Formats: sequence, C-alpha cells, structure tokens
Amino acid sequence: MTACLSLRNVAIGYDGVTLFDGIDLDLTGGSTTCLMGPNGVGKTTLFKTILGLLPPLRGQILIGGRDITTMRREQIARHIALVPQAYQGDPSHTVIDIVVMGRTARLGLFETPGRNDMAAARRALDALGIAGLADRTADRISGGQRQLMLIARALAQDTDIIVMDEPTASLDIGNRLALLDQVRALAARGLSLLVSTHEPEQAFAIADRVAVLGRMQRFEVGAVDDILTAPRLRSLYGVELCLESTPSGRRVVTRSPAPPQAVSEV
Ligand SMILES: Nc1ncnc2c1ncn2[C@@H]1O[C@H](COP(=O)(O)OP(=O)(O)OP(=O)(O)O)[C@@H](O)[C@H]1O
Repeated sequence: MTACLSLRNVAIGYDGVTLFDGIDLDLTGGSTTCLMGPNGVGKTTLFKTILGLLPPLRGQILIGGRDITTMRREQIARHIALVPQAYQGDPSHTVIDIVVMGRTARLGLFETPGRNDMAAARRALDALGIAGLADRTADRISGGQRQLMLIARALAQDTDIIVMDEPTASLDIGNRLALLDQVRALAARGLSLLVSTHEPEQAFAIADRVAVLGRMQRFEVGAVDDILTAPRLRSLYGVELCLESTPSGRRVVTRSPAPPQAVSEV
C-alpha cells in the first residue's frame, strides 16, 4: 500500500539547532503507529514539523507524494488533523462551535461554516457518542469529554491522517479504554493514526507499528513485538522492567526485580 505520509531522513529542531536526526517513517491508511520516547526527546516537535508548524531542518516530508514545504498550512490541514494533549482555546465556546472549527481548512478566506459544515460537526459528535454535549461550553464538560470533543474536531476536519499527542494523558481508566476503542475504530475506517504515548501497554493495545525516538538520536520503527522488547524499554526509560503475558495474551509491563523493602528488619 502506498504511504499517505512519508518522512525521509528528516531532522527536527528549533532555530536551526537539531534535536533529532535521521527520521524515516511511512504511514499508510488503516493503520496505527505509536510514537514513543523519553520526556523531552522531541515527540511534540516531530508532530509540529509534520503539521507544517515548524520547518524540517533536513530531509523531506511528503503527503500523498507532495513535499509539505510546497504546501500552505490549510492544504496540510486538509490531510492531517491534530488531537492535542489538552484544549487550550476559549473555554466559553460551545462544544459544537469548537468541533466546527475543524472545518476551517475547508472554508474560503472570509467564508463562515455553512449547513454542510454543521452537519459534519454533528456527525463527528454522534460518532463519539457525545451529541448531547453539543450546546455545553467547554468549561462545563469533564476532561474526558473534552478529549472526545478534540477527537470530534479532528474527525470533522475530514482528513486521512490524525496525529494524537498523548491523548489519554489526563483520562481515567474508563475514558482511557473508550478512547483506545475509538482509535481502533478510526483505523478500521481506513484512517492513518500516529499516536504518541508513554505507555507500552497502550501501544500493544492499539498499534500495528511503533516508532521510537530513542536516546542518542537513535530512531527505530517496526512491528510492535519487534520494537517493544524488554531490553529496548529498559534502555529507553532507564528502569529495570519485564514484559509478561496475561492468560488472555495481553502484554503487561512489570517491575523487575521487585523494588527493595523500604524498611529492613534489624
Ligand atoms: N519552542 C521551542 N523552542 C526551543 N526549544 C523547544 C521549544 N519547545 C520545546 N523545546 C525543547 O525541545 C525538546 C523536545 O521537546 P518536545 O516537547 O518535543 O518533547 P517530547 O518528546 O514531546 O516531551 P514529553 O514526552 O515530555 O511531552 C525539549 O528539550 C524542549 O525543551
């Protein structure tokens, strides 16, 4: 299958200073790739670069074969939507108004959202089961509902690629599992997802492939089981850990060896 997003030997960073180099990645439709790496390694910076908010310092980023440096911001936004870590807009806006903002890249310069755009926003809310929240303001819904609202905004944007920046970071276990179901459902609809996470178990649950921004600028990408091995996770995060399988076959991370007793007998 041809890639909808390709990164060829890309370097990312700020003001000409390279943060990470040598990133090669292909995203195809109907698949989920998890992006992992320690704090501060450059995951969000990579997202900003893919979205055209920061120029790549080297290499090429291609959407459908076209170099993004030749595309305007709204052209990129017709292909790639972002689900940020948190909503940072005006909290007095209603959910439906925020979701319809996902249509902005599809509107002309002075055009306001029309009937079709409102319908797309309502379909997105429906798909996520939060149609009942449409007229509430963003400060009157829960953190989990706000996260679903941000996914609805990305859906309304009607792109073939969605990138999600640690989408479960502030969610309770119920909303976390519901969100992972949504990610699986979006991939099943043919979308291509790139999801950053600090949780290996989440990658096991949703990803076809894992891309790792590792220490010493070592970039690796491959099938989940090939990439997420205990030795690689130990060196990536600098902690002793083991990978075990539950009777149902789910992969879980455990601490290894058991931490020493806090109080020893005298
Ligand atoms: N606007 C900026 N200008 C210069 N440096 C920045 C800027 N934003 C972030 N950085 C630096 O770039 C590095 C990578 O940051 P980034 O947010 O991409 O990391 P991350 O992998 O997403 O981290 P985390 O897992 O903690 O969210 C950090 O050292 C950060 O301090």
